[in-house]
Amino acid sequence: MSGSKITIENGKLNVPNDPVLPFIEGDGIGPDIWAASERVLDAAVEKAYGGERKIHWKEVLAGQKAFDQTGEWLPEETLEAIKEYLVAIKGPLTTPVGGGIRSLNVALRQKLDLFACVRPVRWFTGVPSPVKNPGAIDMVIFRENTEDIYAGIEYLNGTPEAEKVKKFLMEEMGVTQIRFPDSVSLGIKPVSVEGTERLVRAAIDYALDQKQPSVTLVHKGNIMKFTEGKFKDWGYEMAEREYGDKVFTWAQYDRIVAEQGKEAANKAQKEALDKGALLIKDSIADAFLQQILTRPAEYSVIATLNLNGDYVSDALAAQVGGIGIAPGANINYTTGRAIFEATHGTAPKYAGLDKVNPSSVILSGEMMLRYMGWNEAADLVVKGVEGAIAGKRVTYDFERLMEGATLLKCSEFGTEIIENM
Ligand SMILES: NC(=O)C1=CN([C@@H]2O[C@H](COP(=O)(O)OP(=O)(O)OC[C@H]3O[C@@H](n4cnc5c(N)ncnc54)[C@H](OP(=O)(O)O)[C@@H]3O)[C@@H](O)[C@H]2O)C=CC1
Ligand SMILES: O=C(O)CCC(=O)C(=O)O
Ligand SMILES: [Mg+2]
Repeated sequence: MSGSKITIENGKLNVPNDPVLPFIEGDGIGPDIWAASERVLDAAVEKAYGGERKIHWKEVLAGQKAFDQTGEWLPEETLEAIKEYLVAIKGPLTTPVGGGIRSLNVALRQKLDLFACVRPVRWFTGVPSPVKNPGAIDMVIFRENTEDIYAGIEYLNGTPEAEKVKKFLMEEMGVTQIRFPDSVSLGIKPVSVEGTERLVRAAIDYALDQKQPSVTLVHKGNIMKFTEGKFKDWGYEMAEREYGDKVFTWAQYDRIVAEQGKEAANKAQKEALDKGALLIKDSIADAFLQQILTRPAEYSVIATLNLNGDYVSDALAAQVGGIGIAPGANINYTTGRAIFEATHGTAPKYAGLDKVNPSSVILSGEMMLRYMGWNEAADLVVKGVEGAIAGKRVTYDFERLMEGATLLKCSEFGTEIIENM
């Protein structure tokens, strides 16, 4: 196969003009969306670089297609290809509820240690939204991607494993709070110092680089003190230790209040922010979910744990027009490995109908192009999406809420984006 490998040296990606990029088509709506996305991304690169640069797509298998062809849901070959070529993009993969295989999406993130799930949320002019002022929403979610209850350490009630864990907890650890011990299933929530620090560090680095005003640590630390509560504490401690005057944290604020009172704390915070410090604050997850509706302008970069990040991603996506336009990336900033993917899933009821909005994967591709340093092509993707929306020629999800819009199929919307580049 022709094309060259993206490599990484001293933390910097070397991207050739003919990079090989593995892609996973995905289950459900994946094939429809991928077909449109590949066309759009190729067109943007062609238009930006006039043939000097070209992506060499390499299909790798996962999900139903992989199982049908190889008998495996996530073949080793797929993982090896992503390790070798560093940067990949994928459609969604189905995960059955309650039983069956564990999430292949989560497995890819864990096996490749893609610790940051980065999901930008912004409004495109003209997109129908359920909120009054969607333009006030401009956030980037950094979701921890390898720990928390997504680690998949859980034991089904009635199994010998669940009995053993329960016995350990009740007899050796003195646990008395299990309400119905005869029928209980159990899950474990690992959250570590290293896992927290590398995620919060990535969020702070991004915020400083992009000159954002704040990073908010979103947690449920009042209830889960040693996991979510420590995520907050470890995040603040790392920020102060590693970033010094470049940040001002609410932990610092609280210490000044305790020692010198509120007025002194307000003054210190104002002075630090006036000098350009990044504010590191925190919010309890339930309150945060109402504040992103009522006061979204107060939040910019969000750092949070895996489950909170999953919920927050879909909630914020809905506020700017839905999950059809919510992109994302799974990144390890040390190894350089990254898989770009939409926030949404496989929407099985729409599979094969050439109907859904391909923007989430297309905009994930836009993030990928920027990650590669191909900003001119990335800008064209954004221009194409903006133009298609401004022309009100859109897929069903926007059309049903937009007055005077023309309904396009998924593939037609891809073409519309290309025509607007
Ligand atoms: N990273 C991944 O691969 C992910 C995989 N999944 C998996 O996907 C499967 C289905 O999950 P489900 O909970 O139904 O969530 P989905 O995100 O797949 O779909 C929920 C709803 O979101 C809307 N939607 C989703 N994608 C689009 C799109 N491209 N354009 C327009 N609207 C869209 C549709 O709304 P409406 O009905 O209003 O038209 C759809 O019914 C599950 O197995 C789940 O585990 C879920 C999330 C991420
Ligand atoms: O892996 C899955 O099936 C769901 C994942 C998910 O919802 C997400 O990453 O946002
Ligand atoms: Mg999700």
